[in-house]
Amino acid sequence: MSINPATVQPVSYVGFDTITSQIEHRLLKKGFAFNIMAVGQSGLGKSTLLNSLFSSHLIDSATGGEISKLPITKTTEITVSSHTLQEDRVQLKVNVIDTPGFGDFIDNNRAWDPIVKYIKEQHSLYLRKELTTNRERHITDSRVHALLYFIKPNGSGLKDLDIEALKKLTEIANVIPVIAKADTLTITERNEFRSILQEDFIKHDLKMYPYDDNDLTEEELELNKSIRSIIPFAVVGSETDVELNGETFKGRKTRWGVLNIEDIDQCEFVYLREFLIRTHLQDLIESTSFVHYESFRSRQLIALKETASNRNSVPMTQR
Ligand SMILES: Nc1nc2c(ncn2[C@@H]2O[C@H](COP(=O)(O)OP(=O)(O)OP(=O)(O)O)[C@@H](O)[C@H]2O)c(=O)[nH]1
Repeated sequence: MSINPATVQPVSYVGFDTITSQIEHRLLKKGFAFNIMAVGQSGLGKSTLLNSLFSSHLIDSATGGEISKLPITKTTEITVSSHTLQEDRVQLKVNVIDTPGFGDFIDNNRAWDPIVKYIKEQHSLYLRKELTTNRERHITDSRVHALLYFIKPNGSGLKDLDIEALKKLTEIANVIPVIAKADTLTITERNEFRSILQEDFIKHDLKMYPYDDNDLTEEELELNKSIRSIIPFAVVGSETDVELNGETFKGRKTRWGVLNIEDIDQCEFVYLREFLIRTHLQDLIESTSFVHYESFRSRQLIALKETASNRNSVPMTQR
């Protein structure tokens, strides 16, 4: 008599329903790491925003409980600083990668090269570790999971330098564009500028994160759609405490009064943080492999097509 494995029921309790708690235990022990990079012209507030994004949640893992501050310096080289966030039993190590500003040089041609090189190197390093025969049990992941691209709030659209840089960066990373220093624009100006930028992304075929996959549920697709409608996020960064009506918050004094960066009616800072950490953190990490694979695959396809067309252009007699 043949046995159909699909219908076999365990005769007594085996305990595989504990697998989820086993996985949870292992993940909690290992901890989570998230690597975020900021790219854009010098002085657009990259360091300030990265500091503001996590500052209220950072703990210094060595001393436990102290706020860890990142030094604000003019970015001249790629710098990585690590910080630990703790919520409940979960520890998240956030590695913040600050990059040289664009547009500071007389010749900005290929200003993105060191950044592209860095992203590719981290990816190769990870792959090499994963493929090695003496594979470590836990591989340190230094790949860039999210790349925040800062756009100057000029109201007129992407500059040539942005277009060229974004073409390269969207091929190899999960790029999330932001309108920098949004407090310099009115709410109407921000929305108009966002529409111009969204048209530019389509016109230049720039694929921003989040991407829609076949395996996403209706709900996830809806969420991505609503996020895409507010991308690029209009953000304001600040590390300065401002006091207003007895309340203290991270804010900025603007032409229109005092702005609280955490107030969703005043800027989209909170939306960006929620999106990065609360709804898309795991997807960003998983998509990092995918985006590289896609880029590799499209390069392979181009190479194959070129080889095929070269072959076709050789006269039959010479083949
Ligand atoms: N109005 C306004 N000013 C900002 C904002 N964010 C930062 N700044 C100010 O802009 C200046 C430059 O900020 P940084 O964070 O050093 O800019 P950066 O892009 O990291 O600059 P580099 O390190 O040179 O690439 C500082 O004086 C900040 O206080 C913002 O959202 N709005």
